[in-house]
Amino acid sequence: RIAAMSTGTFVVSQPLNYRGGARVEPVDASGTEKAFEPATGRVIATFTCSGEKEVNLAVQDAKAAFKIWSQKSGMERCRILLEAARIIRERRDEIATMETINNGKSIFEARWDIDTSWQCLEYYAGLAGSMAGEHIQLPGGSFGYTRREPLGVCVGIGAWNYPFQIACWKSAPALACGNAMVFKPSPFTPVSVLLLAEIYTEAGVPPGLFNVVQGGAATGQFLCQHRDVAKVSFTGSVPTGSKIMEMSAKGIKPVTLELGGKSPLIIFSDCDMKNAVKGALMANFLTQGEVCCNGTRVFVQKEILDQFTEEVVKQTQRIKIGDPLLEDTRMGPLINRPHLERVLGFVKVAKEQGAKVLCGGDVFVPEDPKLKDGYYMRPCVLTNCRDDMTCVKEEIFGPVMSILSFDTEAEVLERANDTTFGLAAGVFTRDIQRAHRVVAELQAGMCFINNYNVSPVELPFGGYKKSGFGRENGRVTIEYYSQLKTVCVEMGDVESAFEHAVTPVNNESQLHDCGSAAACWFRPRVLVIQDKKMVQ
Ligand SMILES: NC(=O)c1ccc[n+]([C@@H]2O[C@H](COP(=O)([O-])OP(=O)(O)OC[C@H]3O[C@@H](n4cnc5c(N)ncnc54)[C@H](O)[C@@H]3O)[C@@H](O)[C@H]2O)c1
Ligand SMILES: O=CCc1c[nH]c2ccc(O)cc12
Repeated sequence: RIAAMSTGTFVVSQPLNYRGGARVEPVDASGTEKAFEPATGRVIATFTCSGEKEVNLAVQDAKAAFKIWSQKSGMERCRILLEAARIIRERRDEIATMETINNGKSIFEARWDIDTSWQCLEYYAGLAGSMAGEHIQLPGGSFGYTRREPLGVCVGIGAWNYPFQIACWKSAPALACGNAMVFKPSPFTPVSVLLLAEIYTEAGVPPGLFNVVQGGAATGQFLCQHRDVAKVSFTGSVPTGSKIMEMSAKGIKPVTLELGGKSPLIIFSDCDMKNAVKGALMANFLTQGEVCCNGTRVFVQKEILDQFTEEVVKQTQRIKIGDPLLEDTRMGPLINRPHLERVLGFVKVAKEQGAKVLCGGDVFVPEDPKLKDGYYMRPCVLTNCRDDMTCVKEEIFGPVMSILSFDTEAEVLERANDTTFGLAAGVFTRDIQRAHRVVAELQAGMCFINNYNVSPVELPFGGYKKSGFGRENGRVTIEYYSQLKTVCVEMGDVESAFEHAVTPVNNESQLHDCGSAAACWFRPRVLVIQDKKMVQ
């Protein structure tokens, strides 16, 4: 248990793969990786990336567990998922600490992530017991019914910004529907998902139902190309999403793609200014700005541009940066050095293209000497931005907000939608009609009115356009982790096309209604049937 841990002390000594209900070292390798503590730059784990044999074993174990799990009733699965949710809730601080150490986000925020994780398990536990098909009456007492069945072994591939939560948002609906899962986290954040695997086992899932393989692209490819994998759910970048879709297409596997974004946040002059400023910070600076649905293009109506900008800058400068395990820290380090440099590079290009840096955008060096090799930067607010600038067009995935001004609703809608992404969007206004009119026009899967970046598990989440398809959370996700079987039940005799002579209708008195379900479905409705039994 690591709840009382401080920054700079944690190392991983146990294996990071999980198969058959236990931590294991992989049987083969596709290279090795190091995982870091972003707060200090220390290596906390060196691990082997799984090769094809290890991936095969994980899928095999998942297949075996699927046989047991898929036979359980929804209520039986519900009880086990509820128990897992209870354990996560009980171990919230420990899991949040682990997340903070490996990802860098503040402990304050990590606790929120763990809350939406156990809530997700609770939510799908609730749905597991009520999953049902339909009953459809057919002529002559025949009928049909549908069964909602699991897909089989599902693969989850995660990004590094919400390691534990992503694993929960994928595995909870998958398991609730009766599937098994093999999960591959990002090689940058391999640690916390092992806690989830252990919790599922402790809660009572069959060994092998939830497995973890570690690795990067090569391991991910073995998973996506595996013939026994029925579905892939991916969270990550657009270029990788495109590769995942290509591999899945070859195997005719359904995919869920939760990809990147460059979302607009529209602030109208009639907004509640205090909430709009808070919303803009929520839309840009959670998890050091490393959030896919961030509203990084902040369009502000001209009349309030100066007042809004001044207040946003003031609040941004107050964000406490530093050791992410300290209670009052609100911004930790970015995920790694190359990513920090990439984000700083975006700020440099923004300046070259004419944007003005109002605050931040530079490296931050905390006073505590143990943090000197961490990957910190000051959150940045840019003005004088134009729609054609790199900082406005590309996903930065760091704490960089671009402020743009606008005059009219029609103009801002056009500019907000002028992007290949379509993950999220937000609007702040007191005019309720305008709020709904604007979100109806926004090309984004997740829209917020007078708030931003809240994620209740009851609401479906996912993108339009290049931000992906499929949804996570909400009732609808059940459809992405199950398939529909239709059963047609004949209550009469089989009416065969081959037993009787059939001739086309030439006389109204010879018309007959269908005598059986099959006759209705597979033959023209109106036939003369020359069999005594059928015409009496
Ligand atoms: N829409 C969402 O819900 C959401 C959530 C979080 C992050 N993201 C996006 O993710 C990106 C940042 O995350 P990232 O850097 O981890 O993304 P990434 O695409 O580099 O990697 C994501 C995952 O895919 C794996 N991977 C890489 N190449 C692969 C391949 N060829 N085959 C199979 N797997 C492969 C990685 O190892 C990792 O586990 C950003 O663009 C961000 O917007 C989106
Ligand atoms: O980073 C993007 C939004 C997000 C936050 N938590 C999760 C979990 C799973 C996802 O697919 C996306 C997200």
